[in-house]
Amino acid sequence: MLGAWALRWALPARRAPNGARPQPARVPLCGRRVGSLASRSLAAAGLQPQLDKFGGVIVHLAQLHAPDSLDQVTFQGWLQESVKQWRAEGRIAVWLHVPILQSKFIATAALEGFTFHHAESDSSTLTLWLGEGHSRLPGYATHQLGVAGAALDVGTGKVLVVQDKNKTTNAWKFPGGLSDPGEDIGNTAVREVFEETGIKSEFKSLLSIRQQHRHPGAFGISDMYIICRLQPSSFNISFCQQECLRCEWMDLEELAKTKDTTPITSNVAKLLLYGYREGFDKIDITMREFPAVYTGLFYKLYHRELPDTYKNMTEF
Ligand SMILES: [Mg+2]
Repeated sequence: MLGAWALRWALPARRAPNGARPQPARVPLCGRRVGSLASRSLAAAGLQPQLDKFGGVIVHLAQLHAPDSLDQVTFQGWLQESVKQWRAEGRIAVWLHVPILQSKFIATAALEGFTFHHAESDSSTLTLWLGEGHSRLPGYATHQLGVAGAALDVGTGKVLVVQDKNKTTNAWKFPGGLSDPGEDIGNTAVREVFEETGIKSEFKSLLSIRQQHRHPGAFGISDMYIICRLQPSSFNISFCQQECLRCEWMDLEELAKTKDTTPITSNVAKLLLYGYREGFDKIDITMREFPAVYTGLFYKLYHRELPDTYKNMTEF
């Protein structure tokens, strides 16, 4: 139940100096009448700010039962009063999640000092640093990830290459593209090669990583471009007419020597040729899967091959 001038918030109190479990705080919201009314109406409308483990406050406007009936003046009163209170409590930051249809509140929050942290297709996240000095909040994504597949037919020594329809110079390159969210590197390579050329393949290893800052194709952030070695399992090309101008099985030595290619493709072709001739163990960065600590998830670890005597040297 809401008291006349006090609200029960979902915010737990900070852990006491003696280490006692934090209790949900009863936070008196005294002050100007308009602010208190605003706070009461926002809590009654479903808003339940939470604390994160760093002492930041998380607000999800999606919790509002009827966001259209909330006006910007009421929201501004609530935000001003709440920020004042969170500062007094020593909270370090506020994370404000705004569904796209409630974007009218973004301008209101900006007037109180909030800035964009990131946006997804249907929501944006704003932050306000309340701690001392410069913000220590982590930024959002710094890179996009592109993955290409060098599919080498070891029986013939030919490798699958394309010329990109949308690029100005028609240089040979390995088929590839941007990784989907949550997609493994090897799966991106296999998927992109299939989508662009119709060739089925299996992931074998990583060959190289290129990091490029201020990449024009990455909206000005950095671009990480990984080339994988793939083992093809089909050979009849049926290439994507939207993306590719040409697609061929090209002799690997010819690709390593030609000028009609990009510097990355040329260098990786030489590396692949070296592995083809001398053994792929000389060039492969292979993958192992491990359970992640705490989370119940798994991760992939990519590194050069390690002899079993080294792999198994941990004493249990
Ligand atoms: Mg592509």
